[in-house]
Amino acid sequence: VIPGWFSEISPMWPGEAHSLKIEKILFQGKSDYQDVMVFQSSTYGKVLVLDGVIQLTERDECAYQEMITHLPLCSIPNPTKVLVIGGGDGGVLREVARYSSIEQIDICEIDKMVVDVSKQFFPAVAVGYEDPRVTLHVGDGVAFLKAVPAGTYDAVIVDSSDPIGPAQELFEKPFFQTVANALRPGGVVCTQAESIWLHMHIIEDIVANCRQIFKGSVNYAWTTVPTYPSGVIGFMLCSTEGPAVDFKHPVNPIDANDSQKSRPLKFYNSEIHTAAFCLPSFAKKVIDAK
Ligand SMILES: NCCCCCc1nc2ccccc2[nH]1
Repeated sequence: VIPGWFSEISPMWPGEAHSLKIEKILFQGKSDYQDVMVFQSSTYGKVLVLDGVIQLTERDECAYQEMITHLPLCSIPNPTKVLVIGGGDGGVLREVARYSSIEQIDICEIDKMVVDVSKQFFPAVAVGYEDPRVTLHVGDGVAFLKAVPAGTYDAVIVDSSDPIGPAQELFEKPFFQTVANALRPGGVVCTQAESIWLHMHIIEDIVANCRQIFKGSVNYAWTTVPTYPSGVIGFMLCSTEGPAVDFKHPVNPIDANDSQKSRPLKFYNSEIHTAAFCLPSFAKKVIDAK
């Protein structure tokens, strides 16, 4: 441990730890589910940490929030009903709210402290909660999805933390089945899907489960987020049987109907959308395996 520095040490990435210089610790608490900390870093703005794992920083959160939201929503013509599982910081809500075609945005976050801390310390992220189309449900995403009528949503976005902790069951097969049931035919899901450098085995299992459950398209995309372990993070993009979805070629350009022209996108664009699905050979071998 280096005084004045935060190091992200975890058994999920043994032998390595990204570190950020701490200017000031702004919040430390313990919710019913996890330790919650916020600190002012020297070079990445404010940082949200759950159980010692970096969840977002002000400097690079745009990459993750924009990609996890626009990869699925630009792949279907007219999203109207969207569900976010996790994502209590509100960043995905901010991005989902850009689509004027959307009428209903539900979010199910298990930890109320994450919501409250985000509103207090990350107002530019939690701004997503201000959209009148948003309804917050505090509770377990699995139970929420089981109670949802079949075929309700055009899109589900699973903005989870990592498999160790409260999000563990969001990486398991039964959860993907409940997501599929809640989606309309040709509906899409996008999940936080770890790092190809660190978690190829987890990704292999997730892809195998998704291939069995989602009979439309199943693709893996990835992007750069400097403050996530190994500097990259991926996404599973799946669609249910029904109207075909080609994730690699967006049909619904975000800029066409962006309701937030005053806050332009910092990261996502249609070229980086297509590029996100290009994988190194060691990952293609596992993910594209027929
Ligand atoms: N080790 C990579 C972690 C990725 C975390 C993504 C993320 N960031 C979040 C912030 C608040 C609530 C849920 C979240 N999920």
